[in-house]
Amino acid sequence: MSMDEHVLEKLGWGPPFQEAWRSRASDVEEPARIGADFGVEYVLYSARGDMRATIPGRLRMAIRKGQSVRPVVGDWVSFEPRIQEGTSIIQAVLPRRTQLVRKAAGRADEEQVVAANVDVVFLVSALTRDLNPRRLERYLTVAWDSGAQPVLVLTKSDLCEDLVAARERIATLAPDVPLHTVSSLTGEGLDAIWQYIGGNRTVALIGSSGVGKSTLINRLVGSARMEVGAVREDDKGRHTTTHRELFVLPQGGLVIDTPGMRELGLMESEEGVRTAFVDIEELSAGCRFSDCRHEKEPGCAVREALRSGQLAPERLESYRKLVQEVVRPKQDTRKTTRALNDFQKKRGR
Ligand SMILES: Nc1nc2c(ncn2[C@@H]2O[C@H](COP(=O)(O)OP(=O)(O)OP(=O)(O)O)[C@@H](O)[C@H]2O)c(=O)[nH]1
Ligand SMILES: [Zn+2]
Repeated sequence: MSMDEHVLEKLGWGPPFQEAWRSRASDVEEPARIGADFGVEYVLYSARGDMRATIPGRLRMAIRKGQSVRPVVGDWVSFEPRIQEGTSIIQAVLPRRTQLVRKAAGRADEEQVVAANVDVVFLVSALTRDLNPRRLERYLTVAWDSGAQPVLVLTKSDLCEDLVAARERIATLAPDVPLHTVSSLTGEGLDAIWQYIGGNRTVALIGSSGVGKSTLINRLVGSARMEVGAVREDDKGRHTTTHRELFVLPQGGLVIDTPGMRELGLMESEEGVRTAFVDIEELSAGCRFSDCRHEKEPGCAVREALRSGQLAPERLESYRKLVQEVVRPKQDTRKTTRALNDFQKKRGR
């Protein structure tokens, strides 16, 4: 293995990206990972070190036409180094393995990718009175949609009086998802978190403001984070400030912390809801009607489970809320489109 490949591997480089990059068969392009995204300018991590880069007009056009995705933090790209100019050119975004998506504020129809090629997502919630199972269920659907492995991380365990009860309450939401309680204050439970970090994997944290994401990242990333805003000399001898959103840990592994992640709202798809509520989906299979809404239909297996105590009423309640938000509006849009088409057809006649 060459020196360059070793550097790239530490950034999460692997066979799927390697193949995509090789198929470009370019003599001048090199692979790099997006370390920070400033909209017009990017910071790339490459075998040459950190590079500043922009998107050329051709790629910009392709993005506008939907022929290419816009590069985001975590993406692997093929770039053309421009050492003299000081700003390199991103020529292509390599196919993503995973992506974390959120709904743009106020625009129900617009999706925004906040990070790419994430292997593990920590769904962070604090063990305080704010602990909100409904919100966690929403984050779970975001995670399931992303393709990354979700891990529930409950922070501030030092503030929780009944850890066992809290754990149990959350564990029922997603029995198959690993669950960890930690305290960044006392360090309790942090050992278990380390198993997800390292091995050139990329970890991202999502969770509401104030749950302790930054504090946890600081505990994990430690010295690597100190580089944020660090002054360093570039290859022209100038002092530049580097900004990072993707952190390469000294002991191996990568952590993504982007501003977008903080606002990562609710981007659920029907698919995500179904995966997050697999228990209800499974029960539904026993309903008499395949399109049962589990309301007043006879032979409803879901309401039967409710009666027998097998299913918690809150669980069904939040399922209904999410289905209303995610599935129903889509049907409404279809209806509206159909009505509009009919209207136009009539006018055309
Ligand atoms: N007691 C206790 N307090 C904590 C713990 N972790 C974080 N805090 C405190 O919780 C507050 C919020 O922590 P942050 O790390 O800034 O939360 P955040 O999730 O990054 O918030 P945003 O940056 O707004 O997204 C701070 O005052 C921390 O000191 C913990 O494990 N125990
Ligand atoms: Zn039913």
